[in-house]
Amino acid sequence: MSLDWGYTDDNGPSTWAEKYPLAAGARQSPVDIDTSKATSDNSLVDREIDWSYPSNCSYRIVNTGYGWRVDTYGDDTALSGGPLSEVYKLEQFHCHWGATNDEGSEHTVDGKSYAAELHLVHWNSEKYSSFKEAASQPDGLAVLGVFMEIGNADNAELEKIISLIPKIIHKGQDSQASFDLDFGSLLPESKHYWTYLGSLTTPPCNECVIWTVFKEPITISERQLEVFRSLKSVGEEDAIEPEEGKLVKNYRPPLPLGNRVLRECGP
Ligand SMILES: NS(=O)(=O)c1c(F)c(F)c(-n2cc(CC3CCCCC3)nn2)c(F)c1F
Ligand SMILES: [Zn+2]
Repeated sequence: MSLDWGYTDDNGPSTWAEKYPLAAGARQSPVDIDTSKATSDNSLVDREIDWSYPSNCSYRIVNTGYGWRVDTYGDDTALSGGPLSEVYKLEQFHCHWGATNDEGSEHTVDGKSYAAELHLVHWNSEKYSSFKEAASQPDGLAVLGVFMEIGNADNAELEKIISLIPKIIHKGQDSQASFDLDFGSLLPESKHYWTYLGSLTTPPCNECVIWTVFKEPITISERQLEVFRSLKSVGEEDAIEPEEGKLVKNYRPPLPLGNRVLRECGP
């Protein structure tokens, strides 16, 4: 069964608009962050971005066919401040990566790619009654983007996720994810970031995301990134060769910022 969208030459980002017209919109993500275009905004400094995640809020990890995704109980989570006017709750987090370490992030900075990018996806539970409803609204979702660069040591918190990947190698497989996760270790020490209005970076590409991309990367080891690339985009029942169907890349290249404002908080 062929996927109706993906990251290969015949179903990749350049084809998405055929089946998902929003992908051709003017408020798409990711973008290249041209640091010379970023404007400082005191209102961002006055209302520091703030988050709270109980370490036990994760409950499941699933192979979506496009990567791994950890689903979370949002009730006791909160993201507020910075560019956000309401409190947003954590719905899920996932990652994007490439076939080699010189690509993989979705956002780029002055044309530079990182090896991977972590996304923490939140929805506006003050204004909307569900994630799905929020995903149809211009201020419905808030995604934190965290760049990941190759480091010598394993990332201990990521290792809790990576240790479950062998259980979800094939599309549709899932596993209980009842680990205690210190989200503070998955976010950079510095709260400096860029922010702009954008979209989901995968179909249906809804233009519903207030993006916050941290300036400081976290680190992941080469071995850990290789485990990500061992995931498969096809189900166990799909008869393919062992090396076929590996999810070696799942990032969308940048789209034009156009006339959108890019703001920054912190140097
Ligand atoms: N890369 S990203 O921009 O951070 C990112 C996200 F923020 C997402 F929310 C999703 N997402 C997609 C759906 C299906 C929904 C089904 C109902 C309509 C909205 C989409 N669930 N979560 C997603 F896949 C993704 F890649
Ligand atoms: Zn993402």
